[in-house]
Amino acid sequence: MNIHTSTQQPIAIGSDHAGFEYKQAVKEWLTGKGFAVIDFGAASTSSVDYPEVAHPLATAVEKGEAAFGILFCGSANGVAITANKHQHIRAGLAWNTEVAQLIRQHNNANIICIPARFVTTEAAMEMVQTFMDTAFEGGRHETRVNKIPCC
Ligand SMILES: O=C(CO)[C@H](O)[C@H](O)[C@H](O)COP(=O)(O)O
Repeated sequence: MNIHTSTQQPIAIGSDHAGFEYKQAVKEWLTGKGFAVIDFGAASTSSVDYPEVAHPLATAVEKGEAAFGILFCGSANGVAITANKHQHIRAGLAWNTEVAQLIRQHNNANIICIPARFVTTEAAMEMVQTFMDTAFEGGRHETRVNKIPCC
């Protein structure tokens, strides 16, 4: 099943200052398509520490308050490292549509992390669309994903 099958379930989105413009553009694009979007900030391009956004967003996804999450920072590493501290989060870093597809097919990612300083906004939208349209393959990948949790 695809990660998002209903326009009724909100999508969580967030960024630090480096990803702010991208977050705004993707939020507007998703809203224009009729999706409900929960914005976890940043509120501007003023400097903000990425864990302050990534932790609340990851909690919302864990609790089922959002269908999935979209996070931006400069390289996407800060938000991905932070979100992946959460037990039920699989945050995948994507820099093109093929990788965006693979983090769903192979890793059942529930958050996509996009490096705003290294891709265009158009590419970011294409990655999000691909992420939303792609189902987890299960099978051998499910066996591996089930071995991820620790401690
Ligand atoms: O956290 C990051 C990398 O792991 C992000 O790329 C941040 O956006 C980046 O570190 C922000 O850098 P800045 O010099 O404070 O703008």
